[in-house]
Amino acid sequence: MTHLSTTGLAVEIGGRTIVSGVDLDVPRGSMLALVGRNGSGKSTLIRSLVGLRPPAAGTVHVDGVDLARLSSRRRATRVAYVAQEDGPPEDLLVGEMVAMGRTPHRPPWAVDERSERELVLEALRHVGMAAKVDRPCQHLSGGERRRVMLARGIAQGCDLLVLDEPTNHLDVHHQDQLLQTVRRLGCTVVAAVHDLSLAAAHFDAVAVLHDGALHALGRPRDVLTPELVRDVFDVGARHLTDPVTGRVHLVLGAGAPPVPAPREAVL
Ligand SMILES: Nc1ncnc2c1ncn2[C@@H]1O[C@H](COP(=O)(O)OP(=O)(O)OP(=O)(O)O)[C@@H](O)[C@H]1O
Repeated sequence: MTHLSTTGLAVEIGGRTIVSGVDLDVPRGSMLALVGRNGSGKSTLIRSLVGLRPPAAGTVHVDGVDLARLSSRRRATRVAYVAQEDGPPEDLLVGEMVAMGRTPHRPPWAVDERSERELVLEALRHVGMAAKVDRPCQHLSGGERRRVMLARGIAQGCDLLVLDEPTNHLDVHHQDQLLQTVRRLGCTVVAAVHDLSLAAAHFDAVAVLHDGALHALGRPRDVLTPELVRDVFDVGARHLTDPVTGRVHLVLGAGAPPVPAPREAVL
């Protein structure tokens, strides 16, 4: 399994600093959720974590190796990345799409082998899509496309998975299933997610990006406080204790407790 860390990571686009001063430490086999408002820099940070945007300052280390020193082929054997709006080209079959994840492992001009097809099928089984291996991608729904793209990332066979909004387009069942699947893989995971409840339920740690800076980092229950949610997301929130399980839940959109109505004057 892979250990990911960044030190003083900054990313610029067109001379504008988008992300700065990000120190992350993601232990082997743990799952980190990256949350923040639209435009806070999550995708930019993620692209830098996978080596697609070179840092303007700072470093990204994967198992102690500076990512910037690896060739793109070597990087692709260490980090699998599933982008936010990555969709399979319509004229490919599902299996062909997922097989593209195997490219870094194949010698040039290698012909497809039986074991490669088995790896593709296994990746598709993880996301419940093996039955559609020979279907054209254009016949898939939006949620099925997301699952096939995750299967491609799984087929890449890396111990580090970096996912940009993996639960987009998925219904609640498949959101839950997908994150459970990712957990079962046992990989080190960094994923941008918008749903704070999913972040709290499925991830070991949460990093909150705000205006391109790391605003908070820690266990979900320590980080996702009503105060932070109000400050960062400008949404009212409250903690409520589940009367059955005793677990504390964050309720969003719930402002401060209503002020009691003034009692009627008793004449
Ligand atoms: N290629 C680009 N060229 C110019 N500006 C960019 C580019 N990519 C991102 N930005 C800017 O960087 C900032 C951060 O964008 P980014 O996509 O990283 O945010 P995000 O947190 O992932 O947002 P969202 O939740 O909406 O996906 C935004 O102001 C965006 O306009």
